[in-house]
Amino acid sequence: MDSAALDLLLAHLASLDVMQQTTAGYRTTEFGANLRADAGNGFTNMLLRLDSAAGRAELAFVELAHSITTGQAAYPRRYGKDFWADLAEQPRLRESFDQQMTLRFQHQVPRIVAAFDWSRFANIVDVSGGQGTLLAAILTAHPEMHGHLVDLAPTAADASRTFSAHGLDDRTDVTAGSFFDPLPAGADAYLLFDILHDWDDEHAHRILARCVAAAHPTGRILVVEAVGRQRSTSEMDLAMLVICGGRERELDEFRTLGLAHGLILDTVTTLTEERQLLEFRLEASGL
Ligand SMILES: C[S@@+](CC[C@H](N)C(=O)[O-])C[C@H]1O[C@@H](n2cnc3c(N)ncnc32)[C@H](O)[C@@H]1O
Repeated sequence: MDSAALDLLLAHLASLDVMQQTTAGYRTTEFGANLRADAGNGFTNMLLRLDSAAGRAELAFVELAHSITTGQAAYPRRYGKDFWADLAEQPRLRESFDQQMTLRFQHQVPRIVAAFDWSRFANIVDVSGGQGTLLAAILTAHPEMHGHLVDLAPTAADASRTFSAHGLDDRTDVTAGSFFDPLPAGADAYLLFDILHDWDDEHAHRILARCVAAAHPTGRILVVEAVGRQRSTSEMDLAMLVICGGRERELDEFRTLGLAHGLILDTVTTLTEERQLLEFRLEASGL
């Protein structure tokens, strides 16, 4: 460690209110304490490490101009492959991404479960449900429900472990697979939680088409997102574009996406300050 260089850094961090100078040296401010390894919020382990999925993705912002001039993701330009292909090739990245996803809403899960009447659905498919934390909480709150989680293989294996740990093996199925392939058929609801914003319209249509093809005729498609201009932040809007080529869509854009598949937007439920649930029904069902 070069002490003069470290001093420059600490002085700069003090100017940003991350550190505070004391007679003995420097200490973290209340704000800066969020960045400490022992803060328990995953910042240091997952978001600030440049070798984590989030840290690596942040570096794609170096190619921001590419995204702004083309409307395409910057990630492939920086790394030669898209975000998901990169995660598939590097298990450590995949692992850090899945953990980040679980950590990001762990404190909000009880509110998400309480804010919507999930018990209306005897069978629900969580399409790309990550490590299964949310589905496990929904099923625990509603013992009459059955859940089926689909996600890519390593993540699906984690979800199986989550369900076993919650004693939910009897009421869950897990499929390792892609939402670009046929989904488990006949369920009452298909949940897409923070999925469509990862994708451009062409891919979002392909995902919705798979949900509609699989759903029971009276089934519902439940899209949870940070709806653009209502719940999303400008930072997340840009991140979705730069990292995945996706975006936070506005309500009318979701309505239009759905209509192309005969989906009618029925209700919008606020789950948290950041997320809304858009419930679509199939036009053909008439219900
Ligand atoms: C933003 S995360 C959201 C995960 C979860 N729904 C949640 O809210 O925590 C996106 C998810 O999409 C999954 N995913 C990406 N490409 C996929 C594909 N082709 N088929 C199925 N899942 C995919 C990822 O593995 C990841 O779990």
